[in-house]
Amino acid sequence: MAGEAPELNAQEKAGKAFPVSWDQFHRDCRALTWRLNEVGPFHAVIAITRGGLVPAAIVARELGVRVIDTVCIASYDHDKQGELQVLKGISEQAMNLGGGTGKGLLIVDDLVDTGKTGRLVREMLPDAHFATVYAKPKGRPLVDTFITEVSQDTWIFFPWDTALSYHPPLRDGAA
Ligand SMILES: O=P(O)(O)OC[C@H]1O[C@H](OP(=O)(O)OP(=O)(O)O)[C@H](O)[C@@H]1O
Ligand code: HPA
Ligand SMILES: [Mg+2]
Repeated sequence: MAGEAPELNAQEKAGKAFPVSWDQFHRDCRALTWRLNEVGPFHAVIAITRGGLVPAAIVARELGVRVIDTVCIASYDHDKQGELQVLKGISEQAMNLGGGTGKGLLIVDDLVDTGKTGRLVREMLPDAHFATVYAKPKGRPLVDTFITEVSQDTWIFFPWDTALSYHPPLRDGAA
């Protein structure tokens, strides 16, 4: 409507961005694996797609796990969260490997933010170990192992969502 201020997205409201490069992400996934190696062994890795696919591949490679399943959940349209939608559940084969409760299974996601996605998967696999690369305070209590905590008002930009681009010099008004 004319005269109304445009709605700000999460990053604009907070002004805090945490861009992560491929190198940094790979290093953080390896650091996560060092910690998980103390907890395993795991029968299988369950990736929460799509964001969990990349860390799941790296972690599974480092841990020598070759059984990988997905639980496909969508909730964010860019930075706005809507209803959680389970597009695909955990396979019967992976469920059986975890004795029906997830024991010995490793759930991997790129991050927890509000914790809604993680909570839903934990309900499906209450005895599984849940690992994320990054965690925000609201979601942190749901995660068993993570590497880096960022504040709730920070937006993490993953390398698969970003591209190198020109950045104007500070004196020309760049933030
Ligand atoms: O803790 P929450 O507030 O639930 O947010 C965390 C979830 O949000 C993102 O997934 P998204 O729903 O954007 O789907 P994507 O992985 O396909 O990008 C991210 O990959 C986590 O799975
Ligand atoms: O900070 C974030 N970055 C990218 N995707 C997300 N999904 C929830 N929070 C985030
Ligand atoms: Mg996700």
